[in-house]
Amino acid sequence: MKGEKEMPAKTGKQYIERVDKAKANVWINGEQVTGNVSEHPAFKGVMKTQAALYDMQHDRDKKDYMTYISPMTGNRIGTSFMQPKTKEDLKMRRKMMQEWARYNNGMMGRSPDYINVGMMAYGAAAAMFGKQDEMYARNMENYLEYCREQDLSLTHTLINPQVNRGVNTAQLPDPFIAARIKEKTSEGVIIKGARLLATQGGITDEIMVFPSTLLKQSEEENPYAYAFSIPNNTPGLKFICRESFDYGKSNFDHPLGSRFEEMDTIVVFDDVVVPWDRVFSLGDVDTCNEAYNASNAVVHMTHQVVSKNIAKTEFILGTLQLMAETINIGQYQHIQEKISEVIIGLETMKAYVTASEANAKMDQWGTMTPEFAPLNVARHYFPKLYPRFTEIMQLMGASGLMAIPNEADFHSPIRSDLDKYLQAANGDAYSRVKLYRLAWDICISAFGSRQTLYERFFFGDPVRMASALYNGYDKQEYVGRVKEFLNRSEEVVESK
Ligand SMILES: Cc1cc2nc3c(=O)[nH]c(=O)nc-3n(C[C@H](O)[C@H](O)[C@H](O)COP(=O)(O)OP(=O)(O)OC[C@H]3O[C@@H](n4cnc5c(N)ncnc54)[C@H](O)[C@@H]3O)c2cc1C
Repeated sequence: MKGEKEMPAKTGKQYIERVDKAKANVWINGEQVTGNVSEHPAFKGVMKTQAALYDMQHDRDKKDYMTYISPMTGNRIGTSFMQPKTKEDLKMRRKMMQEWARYNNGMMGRSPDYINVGMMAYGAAAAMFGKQDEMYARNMENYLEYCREQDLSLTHTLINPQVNRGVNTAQLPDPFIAARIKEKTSEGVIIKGARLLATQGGITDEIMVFPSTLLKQSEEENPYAYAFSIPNNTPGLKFICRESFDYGKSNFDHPLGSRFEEMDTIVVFDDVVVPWDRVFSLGDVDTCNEAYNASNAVVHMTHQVVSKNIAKTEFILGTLQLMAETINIGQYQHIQEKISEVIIGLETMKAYVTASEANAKMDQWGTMTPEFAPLNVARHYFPKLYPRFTEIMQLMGASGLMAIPNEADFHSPIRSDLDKYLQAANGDAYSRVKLYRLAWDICISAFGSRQTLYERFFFGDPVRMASALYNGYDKQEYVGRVKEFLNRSEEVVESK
């Protein structure tokens, strides 16, 4: 890593060339991807979009906030790696994140900024990784520099295979189902087993493998307790893709899937050697359990998520309003009420982000950190809002969501039928179908359904997250007030 040629923020072309050159071991539809991954029908669309995001870093009108000056080299590098020092820095970072989010309409949950801001926080808090061995803290610090200065793109995987959630990972039929430490050698740590679910697996440079759920200490050390990052083309590492929801159709036919299908992958570690300089924690249950919260990575990642979800909600609102105008249903009260639910959601999300930035404080690692409480509430609230948004779209779209011939139909002899029967109060048949195909891709297609599932689960199991919120929230002040009130009423009774 050290000694790598320094470079400014990368371009889209560099993103694609790097991923293609790496030739990671990616499997889809029973076949290994052997050619350039960026030319494979399953990944072509999303990689083109991701390249466009990177190109924005070089847009003359945007580069002042899309990039900042590297503290190491003086190069202009990606703002999502910036360690915020002031509230203004936080606002600038949000502006950058929302520029990307508006381009993909919030449909790419794993645009690179999501992990970048987390990596920034881990790097800033590197010292906490050095409790067992100073080397781990150094590794973390060096790795952040490497990611930042090389503008690395990262996927990540946190979850163990869903085999039997009623027992501990170590009690599964085979100890190597969930990826675990197999051996330590002079070269590094050997990892064997699998992890879920790396979104964008195979179309990034590297993979971050961190703990997520709470680990228990066992005997001397827990073989499932580790944190490391490695290149996607590390020998023995394999990405197994689900079926792609980009069907290779046109942007008209599949407006979202053809552009933003990020892909989710199962990650297999077949005796993967993780070099020592890439290990950030090993067998250290305490550090693994506290890394996400104590580094404040969770706060910065939530700042990205809520900023992204504002852009997503704006897009949903715009789509619903256009649907209402197109077939002239905006005058009905229940339509107004439904759209107002989305407006309330949007303004609520904006308020959460504003509050988090206004109340930001310097943390112990020297990072200006948004207030977590409003962001934390936002990350619990949006998984409830988003499925409702898609339900509203279905309720407003009705048969229009199925009367959606494709582009080929519009270029066929039946065009005159389509023009006549699919015209709208405000718009011709072609533009009306284009809009309703978009609505279908938001609220019905496989791509759209996955978006809903994503919003429900990507931050973790909502049930256990709610328990954590409940258990961590100081409620006693309010209990005390109620008790005080109850006592007050007793005094009134006594005085009668
Ligand atoms: C579209 C999508 C993309 C994702 N991308 C990524 C990614 O890029 N990287 C990554 O690491 N992860 C990713 N995830 C995984 C995500 O973090 C998990 O889905 C989430 O943490 C829940 O874990 P699980 O899926 O294993 O569900 P499980 O833990 O298996 O839960 C299944 C069901 O059982 C219940 N349950 C299980 N155990 C308990 C318990 N102890 N107490 C109460 N209820 C329980 C849950 O409430 C749930 O209803 C992604 C998920 C989705 C859906």
